Amino acid sequence: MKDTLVLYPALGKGHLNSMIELGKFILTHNPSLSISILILSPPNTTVQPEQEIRKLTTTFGCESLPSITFHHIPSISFPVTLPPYILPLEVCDRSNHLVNHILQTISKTSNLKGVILDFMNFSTNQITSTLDIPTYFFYTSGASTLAICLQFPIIHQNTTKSLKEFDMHPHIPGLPQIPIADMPEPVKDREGKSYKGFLDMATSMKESDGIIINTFDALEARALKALKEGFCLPEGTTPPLFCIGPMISLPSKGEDEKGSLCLSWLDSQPSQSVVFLCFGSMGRFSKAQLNEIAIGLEKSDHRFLWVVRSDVDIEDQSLDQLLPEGFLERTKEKGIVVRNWAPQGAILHHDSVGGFVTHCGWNSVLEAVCVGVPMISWPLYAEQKLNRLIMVEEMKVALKLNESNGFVSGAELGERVKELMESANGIEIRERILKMKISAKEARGGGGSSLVDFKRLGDSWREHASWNSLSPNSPFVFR
Ligand SMILES: O=c1ccn([C@@H]2O[C@H](COP(=O)(O)OP(=O)(O)O[C@H]3O[C@H](CO)[C@@H](O)[C@H](O)[C@H]3O)[C@@H](O)[C@H]2O)c(=O)[nH]1
Repeated sequence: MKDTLVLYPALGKGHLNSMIELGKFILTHNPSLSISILILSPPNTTVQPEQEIRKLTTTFGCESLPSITFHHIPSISFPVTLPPYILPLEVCDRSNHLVNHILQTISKTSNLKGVILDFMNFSTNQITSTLDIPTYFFYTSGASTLAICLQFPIIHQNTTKSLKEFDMHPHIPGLPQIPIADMPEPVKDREGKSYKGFLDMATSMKESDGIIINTFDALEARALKALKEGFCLPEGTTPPLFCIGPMISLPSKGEDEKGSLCLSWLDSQPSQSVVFLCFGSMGRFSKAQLNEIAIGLEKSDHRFLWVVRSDVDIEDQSLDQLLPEGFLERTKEKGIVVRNWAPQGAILHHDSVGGFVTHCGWNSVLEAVCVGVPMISWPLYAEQKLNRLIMVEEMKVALKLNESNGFVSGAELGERVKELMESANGIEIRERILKMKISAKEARGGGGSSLVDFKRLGDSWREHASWNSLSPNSPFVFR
């Protein structure tokens, strides 16, 4: 029977992409292994499993890797619309009985060496620990936010107040001072619906066999030193940590019509002249905000490629209806606007792109770092404000956009674009991120810090006997 690892990404591209890349990377270095990747479907959708698996196989170039198999988990129905930070947790929770069944089926034909859970899928830990399967977590964001997350149960224990009652977060070694306003909403309120879920997430990660982090030593040097040397958590409680990043998808070639349009437009622009604006898989804006972005871009007088995603209630309006009158016509020589989705990886790789306005999703940050494109940070939800803090204050590879109640004026955006593209400060940021680009390459190369951690990770799961042989009397074992 073949040794097998099961990888279980959370719902959403920001979680799926890096986990599949991790699977491919593991297989490249351990060709005798089998990798099974469990794929959640968005709720209330009808997905054809074979079609979905075929699409994933080609998108991620897995045709030549028969040892990677995808297991489709059927979509479940929800009567309600849940906030974006609760939805993935709920979908995972409700799919756990199916995952239990899949794990047992896999174990009938292979030696199950371990399971790697996305941190958002922490509730599956109940199953893997009942079954006594070695369980690792994949933290798809950075080490700095992980340090904050792992501290969460300690802070909870040390006070009866909610974080929202404080101005600043208790200091964490290796991290800058964190204003409570920058903390993710679910952890601020003890009475909040998802507060307990996030506590459980932090506790599960802390007690796991290890946490794999999509970062690399040079990128978050100070935070990682503090975390790895045990200064962030009480003595002896830091779990094994493996920084194996940057784990990002290789740029797709933009083979669809929209992608080709973006890339051929970029081909005709001067080197490093274009500002790219893209806000992850969920970043949406009101019509008023879209108007201000358009005003800001026009004011900046720089070239731009803008991926527009509007609030759900105005999705049916055309770009002409959504943007200021005459904007598309006036800017057609300078800019291009596409709706909803563009091949970000390929765009960032293009030599014409000189700046990136981003929502600070961690994959976007890593993708920009890997190509050395400086950023303007516009966090929208989840841990993105924390990422901004780290990018602006620690790494110093991004400018901060000033906002008022989450709203950014056109004047502010225009000014920041000019600052990034024209000022001495912009040049310094570019130089810093270009150095980081080199460090990213070195981290994954021979002797690099990420490769060293990756080998340690392999040693760690090889130390575990297979789950089947560990639990001969388990009621869950099928032989
Ligand atoms: O038009 C688009 C938009 C996005 N992407 C890709 O989609 C991924 C988006 O990932 P990310 O930048 O991390 O954003 P989110 O999708 O918002 O990611 C979620 O997951 C991340 C990792 O945990 C968190 O850092 C974020 O806060 C959380 O929202 C990236 O690979 C992008 O290249 C595209 O290719 N085209």
